Amino acid sequence: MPGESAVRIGLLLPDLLGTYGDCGNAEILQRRLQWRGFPAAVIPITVDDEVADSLDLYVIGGGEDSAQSLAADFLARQPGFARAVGRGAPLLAVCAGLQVLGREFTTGHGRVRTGIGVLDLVTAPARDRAVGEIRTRPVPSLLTEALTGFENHQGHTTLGPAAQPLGRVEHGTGNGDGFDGAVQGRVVGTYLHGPALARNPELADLLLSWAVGTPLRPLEVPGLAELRRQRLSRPRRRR
Ligand SMILES: NC(=O)CC[C@H](N)C(=O)O
Repeated sequence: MPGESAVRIGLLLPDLLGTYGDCGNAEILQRRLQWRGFPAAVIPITVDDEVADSLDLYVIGGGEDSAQSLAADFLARQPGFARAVGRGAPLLAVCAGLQVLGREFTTGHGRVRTGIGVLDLVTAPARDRAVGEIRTRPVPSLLTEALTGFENHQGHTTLGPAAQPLGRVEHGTGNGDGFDGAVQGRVVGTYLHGPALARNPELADLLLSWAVGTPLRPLEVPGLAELRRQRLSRPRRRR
């Protein structure tokens, strides 16, 4: 049953990382809780703020290389963020967010940066930019339904043994090796913009069930089945 106090969703760095609607992931999480009767609040955490370790889940989005480097600097000096991830708070990271949370990333200008290291992965620029619709089949036992999104990135990502991919790519590029994203504990990374949680409600509810500690009742959202049917049936790509 919904508790008294609001579920608090930390929206990390909306001022730096939030391309292609990624900030909408926080709103989707909030709405899916509220529609089920849970009070829920989105807490934006800008570059001028400190990351509180006490929030129930966190999301971070994608962005350009310069914003990504600033985000890496910011998160590296946030003990609250490290504590939150260390205690197993759910965290969704999209594209640049995924890259920053890895062990290392190389910018498009060839600058090698140390990442936050909560995902066992490294990222380096590929020759061609991946732009367009992406569709994947979930790999871990956590999800069953196909995942859909929009990708726009130069980086290709290689996972280490501690991380498993989120999906196997059916259309698009993802990590660049036939898979997309990474799952390590309750940290989920993906190249899917969209926002990803609007297009993939099963992933939204997985994160929410981790946050509230109980499975959530199914939800009918008008138009969502049609949105998924359209997005999954005809992914279009620019080459
Ligand atoms: N859309 C993004 O977040 C881009 C991430 C990164 N700057 C890259 O191009 O790989």
